[in-house]
Amino acid sequence: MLTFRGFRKYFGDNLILAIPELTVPAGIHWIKGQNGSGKTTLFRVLGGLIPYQGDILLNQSINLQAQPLLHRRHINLGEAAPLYPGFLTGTELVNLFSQAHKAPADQAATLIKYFNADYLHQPVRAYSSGMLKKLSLMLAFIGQPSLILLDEPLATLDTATVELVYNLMQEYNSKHQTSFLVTSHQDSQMTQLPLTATWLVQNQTLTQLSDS
Ligand SMILES: Nc1ncnc2c1ncn2[C@@H]1O[C@H](COP(=O)(O)OP(=O)(O)OP(=O)(O)O)[C@@H](O)[C@H]1O
Repeated sequence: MLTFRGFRKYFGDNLILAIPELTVPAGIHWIKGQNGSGKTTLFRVLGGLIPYQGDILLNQSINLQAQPLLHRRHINLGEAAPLYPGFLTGTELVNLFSQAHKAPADQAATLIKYFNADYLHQPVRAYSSGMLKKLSLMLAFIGQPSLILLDEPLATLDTATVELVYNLMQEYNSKHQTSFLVTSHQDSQMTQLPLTATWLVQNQTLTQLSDS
């Protein structure tokens, strides 16, 4: 699903990540790592937010850096600490993302109902951290992505919403073959997912810890 070749990410002169040659297969993957190890940096690279050196291919065909339009259509990122302009409403953001990702007609309404998000008419500046996280998760599921990156999706969510997120991940994975990379420090909650493999970001690289 994802192929890394000669990948390197620096901030200034500081090497944060180096993955010479690695393939991550399709499926649901847990990315572990200590604070500051480089998980968010990896997700921001894969989400197309920051530049890098080397090649990353999706499904052996889409070169993420060379084909930015295809990249954005196929990979969605749910950030750990999402920042949206405070004056926009959740509804406006959902509509914007639906257009940008060419989402099926009834998808946004279905997601809003599924997450019981009856607050989206309010501007984002009025949201609690959990409301904001729920909005960012809805946005991550919009469109028909091949890969969804969820950076700390469980932080600040109540138990019922965690259950909704897990069920939706499994539905997308089985119905649409959507793959997931998920970071989380909440070990007991993550092991409830049908994981394909667990990975560790450590010593500036990504290595596989186990498969299911
Ligand atoms: N914009 C930036 N400029 C310079 N250095 C950065 C920047 N963003 C991250 N870093 C550095 O990159 C390293 C990895 O940070 P990153 O946020 O990816 O870690 P993380 O694994 O997601 O940590 P956490 O579990 O605490 O969220 C850290 O040393 C951090 O200081």
